[in-house]
Amino acid sequence: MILDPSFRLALADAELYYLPGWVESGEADRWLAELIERTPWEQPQVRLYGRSFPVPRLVAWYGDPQARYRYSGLLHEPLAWTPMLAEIRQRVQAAVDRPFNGVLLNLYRDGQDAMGWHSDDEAELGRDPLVVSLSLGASRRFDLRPCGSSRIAHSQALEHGSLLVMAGATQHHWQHQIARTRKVSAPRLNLTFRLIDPEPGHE
Ligand SMILES: O=C(O)CCC(=O)C(=O)O
Ligand SMILES: [Fe+2]
Repeated sequence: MILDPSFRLALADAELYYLPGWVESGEADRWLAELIERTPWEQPQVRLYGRSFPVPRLVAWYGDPQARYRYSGLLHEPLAWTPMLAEIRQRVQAAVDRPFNGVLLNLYRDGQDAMGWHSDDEAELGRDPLVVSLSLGASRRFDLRPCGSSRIAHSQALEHGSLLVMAGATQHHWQHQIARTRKVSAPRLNLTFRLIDPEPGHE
């Protein structure tokens, strides 16, 4: 990883970097406003305990044509890169010197929107996935706990214009969540850049 080790979070068996102010705030404001306005947001249903629930946030998946991605139990066909998302992808790729073929957008409309505990460990992401997450808008708390534990071991506020990089064995040993909170009423947009192998297991 080409990132400066001073950005690394000190967690065992994890390779995580937090870069506050990665994009200048005026530009981050423009990205936030345009992406909220122009994205064809969806709210997929997930099945839990035999019942169907809408996910508590809005989502969109963009990528190269072959980058189909299964999340929340559904296979998603990618939307075509917009000029703005293509530019953001270039900048994110340059920051970590690695390619990505898709980006998942999550819009947390306010503090009642959230994402439950999970690891980014889908087969399509490969063995030690590199996931780069750009946060825009309201700051939200990103919690981490070791797999198999119910205790939060670390929390990081993800601020407007920041980048969080998850690399190496992180997804094998840790889960993360964005918890509901009454303290936040403004929207937050998160973009996670990923490299999808559409046929995992076919080397
Ligand atoms: O919103 C975030 O910061 C986390 C998003 C996330 O964990 C995911 O998309 O897998
Ligand atoms: Fe995740």
